[in-house]
Amino acid sequence: MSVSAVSVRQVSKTFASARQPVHALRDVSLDIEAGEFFGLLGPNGAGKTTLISCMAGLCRQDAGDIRILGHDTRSAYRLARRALGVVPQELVFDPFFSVREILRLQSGYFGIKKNDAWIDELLSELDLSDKADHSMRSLSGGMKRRVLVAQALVHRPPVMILDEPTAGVDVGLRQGLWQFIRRLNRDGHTIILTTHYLEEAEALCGRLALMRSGQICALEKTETLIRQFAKHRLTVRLAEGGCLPSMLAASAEALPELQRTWQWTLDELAEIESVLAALRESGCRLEDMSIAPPDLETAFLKFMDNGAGAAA
Ligand SMILES: Nc1ncnc2c1ncn2[C@@H]1O[C@H](COP(=O)(O)OP(=O)(O)OP(=O)(O)O)[C@@H](O)[C@H]1O
Repeated sequence: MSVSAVSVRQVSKTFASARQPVHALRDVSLDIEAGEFFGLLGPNGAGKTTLISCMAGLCRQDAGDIRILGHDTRSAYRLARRALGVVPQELVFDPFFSVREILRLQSGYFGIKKNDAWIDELLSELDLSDKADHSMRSLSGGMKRRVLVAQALVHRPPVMILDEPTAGVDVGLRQGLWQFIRRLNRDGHTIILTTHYLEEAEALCGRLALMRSGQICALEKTETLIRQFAKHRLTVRLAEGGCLPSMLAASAEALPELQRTWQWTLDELAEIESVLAALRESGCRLEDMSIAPPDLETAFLKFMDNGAGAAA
């Protein structure tokens, strides 16, 4: 039987706090297979970073076990840590080192001495070659984030964890970063991603875990989750002076931020015809119309709203 890239078994973590204890993880179990592009999603405070920190050995769980490629994160910490590259959410650096010095130091941390060829390749892939000798404090936030990615990869780990890697990165760089991460995944790396950009998760992740209140409340293939909780939506904007016929009012939702605009959630695509026919018969003229396919953002909001699989 093949070994999971990450295996989490009945992991719990509670933080002490002045008011009452915070149950950040409650009996979480999860297997991520080698080669997966896996997404960990959930609202603020759901427990994603705590779970990732426990995987990386940065935070000690109170109960349960975590294995990275079969290595226990407590009894075989070094082997488990070596198998992992972690891109943390927060930008923490020594501002006085140059980019290259930071990457050499990180290589040294893993006992790797002559690593410059790989460091140069990483710098080039992450479009940082011309910044190699610049001090960290002179870099923009987006550049610093790319250095974090390089830092996570200096020891060529087979499993990579990215905790909101694109926060504060501009669109062009974000695309470049994803191209690179996708290639790593195609080359066999396991990628675990947390992000609040759901369109990124939809485009990249084959499977998703949705977390809430310290528990996993859904664990599905991305397409299954979308199919289960989201539908096609028809949006129409009526021409000036237009008013929605009463026969359509019950099925339509007004979009308050847009004038004269209504939306229908469709069980069947064929329902479009009846909506348009009703509008035509009432003499309504359309100014605009669009059909949006089911997407992860809608599915996620529906799932969280529904209390489906309520974790609490
Ligand atoms: N060191 C800590 N001390 C006390 N409470 C903590 C600590 N770290 C996290 N928590 C609490 O644990 C819960 C889970 O936090 P965590 O950072 O794991 O959530 P998250 O899903 O990563 O959120 P976000 O999307 O905002 O990053 C939150 O209630 C948080 O306040």
